[in-house]
Amino acid sequence: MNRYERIQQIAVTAAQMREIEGRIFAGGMPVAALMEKVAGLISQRVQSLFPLLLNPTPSPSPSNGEGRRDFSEFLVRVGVLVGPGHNGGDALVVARELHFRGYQVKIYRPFSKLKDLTAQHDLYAQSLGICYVEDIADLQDCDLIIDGLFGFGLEREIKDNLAETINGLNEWSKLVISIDLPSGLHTDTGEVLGTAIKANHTLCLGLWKLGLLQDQALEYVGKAELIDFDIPLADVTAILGEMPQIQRVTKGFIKEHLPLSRPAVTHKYKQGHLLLICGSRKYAGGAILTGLGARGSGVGMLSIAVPESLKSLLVSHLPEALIIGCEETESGAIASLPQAVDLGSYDAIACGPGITTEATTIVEEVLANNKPVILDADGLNILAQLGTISTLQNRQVTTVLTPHAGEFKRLFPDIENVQQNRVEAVKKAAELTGSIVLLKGARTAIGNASGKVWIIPESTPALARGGSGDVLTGLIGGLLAQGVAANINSLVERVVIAAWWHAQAGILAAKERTELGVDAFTLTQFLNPVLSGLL
Ligand SMILES: NC(=O)C1=CN([C@@H]2O[C@H](COP(=O)(O)OP(=O)(O)OC[C@H]3O[C@@H](n4cnc5c(N)ncnc54)[C@H](OP(=O)(O)O)[C@@H]3O)[C@@H](O)[C@H]2O)[C@@H](O)CC1
Ligand SMILES: Nc1ncnc2c1ncn2[C@@H]1O[C@H](COP(=O)(O)OP(=O)(O)O)[C@@H](O)[C@H]1O
Ligand SMILES: [K+]
Repeated sequence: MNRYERIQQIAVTAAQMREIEGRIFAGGMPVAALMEKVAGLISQRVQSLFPLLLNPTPSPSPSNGEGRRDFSEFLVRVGVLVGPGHNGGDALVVARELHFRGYQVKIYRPFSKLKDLTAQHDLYAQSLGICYVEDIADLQDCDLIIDGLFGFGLEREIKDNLAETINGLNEWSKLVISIDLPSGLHTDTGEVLGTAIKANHTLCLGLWKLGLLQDQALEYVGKAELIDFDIPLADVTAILGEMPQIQRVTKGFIKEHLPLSRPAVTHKYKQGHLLLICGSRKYAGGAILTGLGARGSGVGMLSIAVPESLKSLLVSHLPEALIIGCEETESGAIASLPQAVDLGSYDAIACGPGITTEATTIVEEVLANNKPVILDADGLNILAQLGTISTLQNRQVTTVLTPHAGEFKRLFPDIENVQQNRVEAVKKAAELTGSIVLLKGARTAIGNASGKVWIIPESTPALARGGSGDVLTGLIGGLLAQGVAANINSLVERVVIAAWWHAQAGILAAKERTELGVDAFTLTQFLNPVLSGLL
């Protein structure tokens, strides 16, 4: 795996970042040299995002003799917010470089006490005659704001005047680039500490900060990218280990696993047999969508157990599947599985979408069986009623739970503040149950029993739409069944792939059909194009 891939798969806490930097400095890299290097890269990126010469026929006047070019006709006015720590130091170096390149720079530094290195850069910026403003309102005519107030050193709430300043600035709706992370966000959880800058772009430095991958941060982060400043991988490994506990899922990771290669000589039952148990008279569509998600996975054989009255509907939508009609309750939920159904004969079973909470005995039966199981939707609500931890503790085979935050709270009432730290919540839930837990959201997180967490770093709000979760359940089921049939030991990667694939299908569909054009059925039609795009 090349450096780019390795680096993109890592996400760190503030404490880990500090330890890694500590090793770099202990190795001999001067702090000031590193700041110069990092800020130089930020400044270059800002210049490429917002080039000075947007005018097609520029006629710059000659250099003003101080090494600073004078393009007064085509100025980009940049306001730079400078904090007391090294984030502020970075910002000052960026301010200086942009000043030399001909940008019209104004600095707002609402602190008198600065860290030494930051103070030195501050002195130099003053000596160059860069404009300092006392009042944030003086930045209102800027085209662009660079936020260097706080980085991973922020630990306390932002209050009083500074909070008011940030709130006011957020209302201007200016273009904002945040250095490392939007000032005000907690580096690990993405929680807003008092208040935070709303950025359009975040240039994250060196390694992805975990907080940028948490749902609650997204409103503030804008478009995020990593500025790689050559942190030696040996230093990263020394702190995080060869197999970091938290992994940001990249295309490279997926490419290692997809497409699932098939042997030349095989047959349908060797390519995974998935049983879906889903649907009710009330929720018939969920069964179809789950089936279509499973179809997208390429699973060898698909059986779908639905209430008898839904049988012909399912056949018409999924002619390739074996539809099993089940005896139903008065209200049209599955009452029992036909005796002929041997749960032990399937490679995996996915149960839940649309079954209603009447189907308790079905869930009990499925969990009592010795096959990998995915529970979703009402399958999860029934599990919560049965007692999540006590029910799952004795299961010897893989169980995958796919809750959204609401279902998660019902399943794990003792895990507090789920949305405040989704990564920690999913880790705890997986450890407590010995299951694979996939917490749905804008940044879906997947945890396993050994404390590892995978985060899907890209998705689209186009997926926030009824039925898209059903598609995911089918897709996970199909990949799991194929994994079991292929005797693969670790199934969590299959769940991770399904979540990535599902998100990418949403992104691709939204690109072609807009964010409003991605209904769950349309989503299923973009599963295969994602796969072919990978090849
Ligand atoms: N080391 C390097 O060379 C490299 C560092 N890099 C850069 O350094 C950044 C980390 O720098 P950092 O550790 O100095 O912390 P930073 O986020 O700037 O702020 C801490 C300061 O804020 C203060 N403070 C905290 N809370 C506050 C509040 N509520 N209200 C007011 N003040 C508050 C706190 O004061 P104190 O708590 O000590 O009183 C402290 O002085 C990192 O994000 C990256 O940009 C990269 O370029 C790579 C190379
Ligand atoms: N804002 C969002 N950004 C990205 N993905 C989202 C967002 N909101 C929801 N999703 C995804 O959409 C799916 C919704 O699933 P779920 O809540 O189970 O819906 P349903 O039960 O209606 O199918 C999940 O995969 C979730 O991760
Ligand atoms: K910042």
